[in-house]
Parts: sequence; structure tokens; C-alpha cells
Amino acid sequence: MKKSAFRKEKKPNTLSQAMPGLRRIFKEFWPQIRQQKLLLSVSCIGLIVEVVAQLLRPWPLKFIFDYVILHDTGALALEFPMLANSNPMMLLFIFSLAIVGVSGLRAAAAYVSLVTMSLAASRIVAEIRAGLYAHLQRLSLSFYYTVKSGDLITRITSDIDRLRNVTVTGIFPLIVNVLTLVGMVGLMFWLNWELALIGLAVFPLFLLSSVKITKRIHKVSRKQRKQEGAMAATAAEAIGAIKVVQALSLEGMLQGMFATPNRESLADSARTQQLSASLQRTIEILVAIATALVMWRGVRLVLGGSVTPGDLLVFVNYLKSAFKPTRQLAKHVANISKATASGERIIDLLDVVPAIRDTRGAIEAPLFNGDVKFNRVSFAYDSDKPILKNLSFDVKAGQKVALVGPSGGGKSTLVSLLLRLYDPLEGQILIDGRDLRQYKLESLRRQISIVLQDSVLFGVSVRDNIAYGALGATDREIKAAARLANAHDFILALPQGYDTKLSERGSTLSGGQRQRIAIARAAVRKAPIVILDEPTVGLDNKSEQTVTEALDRLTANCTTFLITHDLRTSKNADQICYIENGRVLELGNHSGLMALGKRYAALYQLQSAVDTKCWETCSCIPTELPPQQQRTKN
Ligand SMILES: Nc1ncnc2c1ncn2[C@@H]1O[C@H](COP(=O)(O)OP(=O)(O)OP(=O)(O)O)[C@@H](O)[C@H]1O
Repeated sequence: MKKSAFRKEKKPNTLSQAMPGLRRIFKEFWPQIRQQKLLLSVSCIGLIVEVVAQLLRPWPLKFIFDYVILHDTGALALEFPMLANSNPMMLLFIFSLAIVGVSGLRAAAAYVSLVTMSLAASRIVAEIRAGLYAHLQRLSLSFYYTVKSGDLITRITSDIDRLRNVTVTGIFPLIVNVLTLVGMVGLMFWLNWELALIGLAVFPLFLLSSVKITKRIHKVSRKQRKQEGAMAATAAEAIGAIKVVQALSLEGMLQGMFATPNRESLADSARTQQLSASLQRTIEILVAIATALVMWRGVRLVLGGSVTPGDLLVFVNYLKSAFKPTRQLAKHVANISKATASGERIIDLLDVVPAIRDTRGAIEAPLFNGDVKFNRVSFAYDSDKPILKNLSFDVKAGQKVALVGPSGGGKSTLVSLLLRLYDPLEGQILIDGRDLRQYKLESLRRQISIVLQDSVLFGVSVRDNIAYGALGATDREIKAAARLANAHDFILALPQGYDTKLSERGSTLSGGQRQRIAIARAAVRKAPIVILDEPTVGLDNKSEQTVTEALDRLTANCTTFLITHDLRTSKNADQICYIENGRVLELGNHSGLMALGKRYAALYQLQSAVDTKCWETCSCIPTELPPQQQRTKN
């Protein structure tokens, strides 16, 4: 089993469990957060004004009750004699205005703080995402083989989105709620400690039921998310391989695989709704009990003259609104815990160090002559399974080397090492006398062109597809490369010529056309070293001829590595390297190896013996020797 590139995830459930993660997130992303300090400061000021306005909300009502309605009763222990002596109608007018004013102030402050916070969060997250994407591009192939692409995509999309959403809908309201709650409890005790204690008596009950139900909601949501992940993975796999799925008539089976998590996710979603609804009702009843208790004692205190009716009103109002933020606390804490997990997943990804990177003191590669030397190179993808074993050979600048031999022998691996997609475990590869690792990676790769069996084209215009070979190539260079690749004429015949946008992976073009665009892309690079990995496999005779012509032009004067199973194409190479089981078994030119009379010669004869007609039409050439023959040639 492949070892994962990431540490094992542990999801935090409580705020205290999430604390170390939150600290890590703030520390890691502090540079991005700091850039938004102006917006964040405005948001904080707005937040404080919002909390104060929220606390002030019931006070105009209290004054209307105590100083307007009960003005003439004289039964009040009035705290503000100045108000008691004022004109009640005037006071009514002022406090009515205050009702609107306080609400307006609260609304405006909430708006400003939310908008600025959202903007700051979006900017911070966009910076993080850009950094993460750039980092991803630098990671080595070996890393990509140990992770699932779906997992990476989730990290760069939904994990990052969650971080933003939770900042705006979790952390921010949590701060508002906590400050409001503290303010309300303080004011309640200030107004009357006895009533405050009575009112808060049901609080433990409330906390208990709230935490219990929220935990259950959390558990069900987590299960639901898992189901959604399974659905996404099934869908991604099926869409990515739709051709094979349809060809093998796997639609029904895949629909079945999709249906189970879909059904379970639906059931979990209904369960979450049900639990939320029951939490809501429980809280309503607890609020009613608290209100009844406060009224029962409060009215007696009012009648006894130690509390004003207005105070009681403020009390009941606070009681009602104090429960609301507390109820949301659990939800926000759950969201923050989830976001912490997401944030840590992003940091884990950022912490992955590219296995292949510029070494200390690496130099910008000068324009290569193209001398390549493999010097006792050994390599393995997994330490227990060596792929290349002590392999050595030299290629002179401008020479063409054909890498031939049975499938799985290590030919593609060898050229991956030349591109420094991996580094050898032992030995070295030299270009123009210097170890590859002494060159800056980008300057090395810029001087190597590749054409693969199934060259990947992108869903952009033909022009851009070619220009990707050398970013910044001029229109003239692009067209020259297309002409060299025998592609110019067919490109002009496309609906919008060079501006025709290709479908994803260029699937609307024929195999030969795709290859010719790929050759143009390699040509525009004007690289002194070219790698061709079975570039004509799967093409019909006519396309093969056009592509071969284009390849000959592409590789003229370049050091060329041609991987092929078809020994007709390797015949003219300056050197033929027969690789089997990670070792170079035979090395020489065609006539030399034929004279040697070993494996290459046997395979060549075997291929030649195949019915020429079949060779021409179905490419069913034997690519390796039968087992008995392999033994006799040892
Ligand atoms: N990313 C990888 N991780 C682990 N093993 C790999 C990886 N890529 C290739 N291999 C293994 O390395 C060995 C050599 O593969 P490679 O593709 O280099 O051979 P090849 O000679 O080019 O084969 P073919 O002619 O079929 O293309 C094979 O056993 C293959 O299974």
C-alpha cells in the first residue's frame, strides 16, 4: 500500500481541541491576514458598535415605560430625576426616535463590519489559494502518485471555501455573540442580581440539551459529508473514464455505486433537519420557563417597589435574546472546528516539500550542446523494487538513441530521470559534463522537448496549445512550428483556424492531428534535446507517415531519445539501447546489434517475420521475445 504524503487527520470536536490548530492557522497565514489590517480594523470597530447597540436596544422601551407611562403614578423609584421632571410627551418623542436610532445604528454597524470582514476574508483566502496552487505545481511526481487527485482538489476548493465561509459565518458571529452575552449577563446582574440568578437558572439545562443535540447533528453531518465524498469520487472517476465506462457498458454498475451513498446522504440530511428542529423547540420551551420564573418573581419585586416595570422589561428582553446567541455558540464552535480541520489540511499540503527542487548553488543552464551521459544510474519508485540497475551509456550531441526492449523494462522511467521528474537513487546523469542537479530545474526542462504517445492537449485555442511549448512565442514562431509539424494546413481548415478552441484533452481531433499539434508544441520550444515516447503508436499508416516526417524535422540536429517497440523506427538510430529489467543488455547501432545476434536481432527478425500486411494495417507487431527465446538468448 502506498504511504500517504500527509499526516493522519484528527478532527477537532471542541473549541479547546481546535485551539492548537487555530493557532497554527493564524501563524501560517499571518502574512496574508496582516495585509488586510485596514479592513479588519474597520470590521472590529463595526463589531463593537454593533454589540453596544444590541445591548442598548431595550433601553428606550424601559424609559418610555418608567418615565412616560408611569410618569404620573409617582410610584417609582426613579433613577434619573432629570427625566422624571421632563415633559413626558417630549420624552416619548425622544425615546421613540431612539428605538429607531439604536436599531438603525446596529444595522449599519453590522452591515459595515460584515461587509468589510467578508471582503478581507475573501482577499486573504484568494491569496492563500493562489499560493497553494503555485505550491501544488511545484510538487514532485512522486508526491502525486501517493495522493488522490480528488483529495487535492477538495483541499484547494472546498477546504479553502470553508475557511472563508466560517470566518464570516462562524468566527465573526461567535465574537459578536460572546461579547453580547457577556454584556447582557453583566447588565442583568447590575439591574437586579436576584432576578439575574433566577433567569439564568435554566441555563445549565439549556447548555446540556444544546450540546447534546448539536453533537448528534455534528456526527450525522460528518457521515453525510463522507457520503458526499464517496459520490464525488464515483462521479469523478466515471466522468474521467467515460469512454471506457460506455465501451464496457459499466453505466448501470456505476449508477448502483452512486445510488447507495446518494440514498444515505438524503437520509442523513433529513435526520439533521429533524435534530435542528427539535433543538429549536427545546430552546423555545426553556426560554418560556425562564421568562415565567422571572415574571413570577419580578412582578412581586415591581409591586414591592425595588424594581421598575421598565427594568423588568429589559430583563425579559435580555433573557430572550441571551438564549439566541448561546444557542448559536454550539453551531459556531462546530463550524470553527470543521474549518480548523480544513485549515490544517491546507497547511499540511503547504508543508509538503517538493522532492525535486533546485539544489543549493544550482546554476542557470547555458544553451546545451546535448551531450548526455548516464553514469551507473539506479532508481526505484518503491525502495523494495529496483527499476533501473546500475545503468550506463553515453549519447553524443545531436545523436539519435532508440530505447527498445520489453514492456516494463524501464525506458520511460529513464527519460523521466532526464527531465528530473525524479532523481536517481545512485549514480548521476550528466548533460554537457555537469550533473543535472547542478542546473536550475526550470532552465533544464526548458531545453528538453517531449512528444508522448498520447500527447495531452488543453481546452484552449490551437495557438495557445502550441505556444505552451514556449510561453511568449510569437505568432510567426507558432506558425513556423506548425508548418514544421505538418499541422499548418489542417489547422487552417479548422472552423476558426489557429483560434479554434479545442475540447478538453483535444478529443475532437484525430490521433494524428493531436500528435502534430504536440510536435508543433515541441518544435516551438527549439530545445536541443528531444524525447519521443512512442509518438506514432496507434496512428494509421497515412498519419504515421506525416507524423514521422514531422518528427524527423523536429529532431534534426537534436540529441534525441526515441522510445519505441517498433524496430522499424529504431533502425536508423545512431545508437540502439536494448533495455530489459532495468539494465542495458545491448548497445550499438542496428547493424552491430544484428551482427551480435542476440535479443535485438531476434526481436527484429521476429517482427520482420510478421505478415507485412498486418504490420501495415493493425500494428500488431510482437514487442518482446517469447519466453523460450528469451532464455536461449541469455
Ligand atoms: N509512478 C510509478 N510508480 C511505481 N512504479 C512505476 C511507476 N511508473 C512505472 N512504474 C513501474 O516501473 C517499471 C518500469 O516502467 P516504465 O514505464 O519505465 O517501463 P517501459 O520500459 O517504459 O514500459 P513500456 O514499454 O510498457 O512503456 C514498471 O514495472 C512499472 O510498473
